Amino acid sequence: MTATKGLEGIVAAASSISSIVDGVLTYRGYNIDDLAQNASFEEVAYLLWFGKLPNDAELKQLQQDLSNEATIPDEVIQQMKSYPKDTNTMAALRSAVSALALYDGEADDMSREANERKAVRLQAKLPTVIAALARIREGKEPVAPLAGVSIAENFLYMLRGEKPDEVSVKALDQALVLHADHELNASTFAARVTVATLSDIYSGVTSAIGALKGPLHGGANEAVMKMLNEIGSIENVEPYIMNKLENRDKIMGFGHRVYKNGDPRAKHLQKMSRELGEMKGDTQLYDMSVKIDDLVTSQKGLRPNVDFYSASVYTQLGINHELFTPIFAISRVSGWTAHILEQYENNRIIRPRAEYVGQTDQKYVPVEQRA
Ligand SMILES: CC(=O)SCCNC(=O)CCNC(=O)[C@H](O)C(C)(C)COP(=O)(O)OP(=O)(O)OC[C@H]1O[C@@H](n2cnc3c(N)ncnc32)[C@H](O)[C@@H]1OP(=O)(O)O
Ligand SMILES: O=C([O-])CC(=O)C(=O)O
Repeated sequence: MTATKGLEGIVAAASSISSIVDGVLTYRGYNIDDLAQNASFEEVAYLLWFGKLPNDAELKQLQQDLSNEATIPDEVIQQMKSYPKDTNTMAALRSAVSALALYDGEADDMSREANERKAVRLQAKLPTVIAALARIREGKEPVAPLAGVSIAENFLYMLRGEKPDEVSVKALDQALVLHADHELNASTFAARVTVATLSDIYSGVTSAIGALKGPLHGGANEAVMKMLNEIGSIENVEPYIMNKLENRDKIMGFGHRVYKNGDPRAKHLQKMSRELGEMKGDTQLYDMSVKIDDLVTSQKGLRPNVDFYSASVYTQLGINHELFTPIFAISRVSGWTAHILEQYENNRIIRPRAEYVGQTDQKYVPVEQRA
């Protein structure tokens, strides 16, 4: 038995949710470029869960269900108020989502119907939890969700406490579409491993949030913003990046296990970043990002992934960097729960083997005789 480091190239599940073939990403057979241009995030979530785009009545029903489920129990709000104010937002989200399970009477109902309802419930509640965490951190009261508006609009409304402009809503909605699913990425794999023991959907999503938090995965978008802040100006880009490359440091937001010729989502986020900058009359963040992109691509042959331009997009939407990875989770919970439903449908416990590389033939020595 020989281990494959990082499971590179190992096919660990059969799935009909999303595919990456020759650098082309599809959700249920629809090219991501098509969906990013035309679909709302709610349509995409329905597509991931139920395998088809919703008709008008199905979409309206989903929007209604999401609105009905968007409030969170007061007990969870009280708990969130007791978290340390300087805690990592993904750590707080992980705790709050775990707490939501305690107040869901269906948490351990393993029927398909109950799990579909819980997928919608988790999707509806995550934006409310994250907006509440952000406001509590700022010493403000959480804002209750609005009925009858999209997830993107509701999230920005709950965050800012006022109706957001259409441009911001459209940009966030498109970013949510682009992040919704991505085959067997680390957090989705974590979710599938967890529920393959026949544990519940909340346990699966909590595991996934833990995996997404890391800077090699979803946490990279936050790390990109820290890097942009450290660089500070267009003049500093070249010395900063060249120094990092010489020291063989990682440049966050670049490289990908599966895409070697570029992430198909990055171009949409790059365009969004440019357009938001032009609209605000300040393209400094975009210009710095493009310069980093040109340097890393030419010097190292690494291309930007989904996390790179999303950092400047979210900042230009007035969102603080500590919410970037939680926003990724608002979108990806649709994919996680679709994969969880799929795992339950055709389940077998996920239990690979390890190649043992430790010592052998050890003999027990009593503690008083050990050096
Ligand atoms: C939503 C997402 O999760 S997208 C990914 C978000 N993560 C990041 O942006 C973090 C930065 N990127 C990385 O750490 C990696 O590229 C990962 C984690 C995304 C992929 O990791 P792997 O598949 O193991 O990387 P891979 O084997 O292709 O790396 C090949 C070489 O490129 C180097 N490399 C990969 N990414 C980077 C980077 N961002 N900066 C500098 N060097 C890099 C590796 O160190 C390795 O060098 P070596 O052969 O000298 O050891
Ligand atoms: O697929 C991966 O390894 C990481 C990624 O891009 C994602 O989860 O969107």
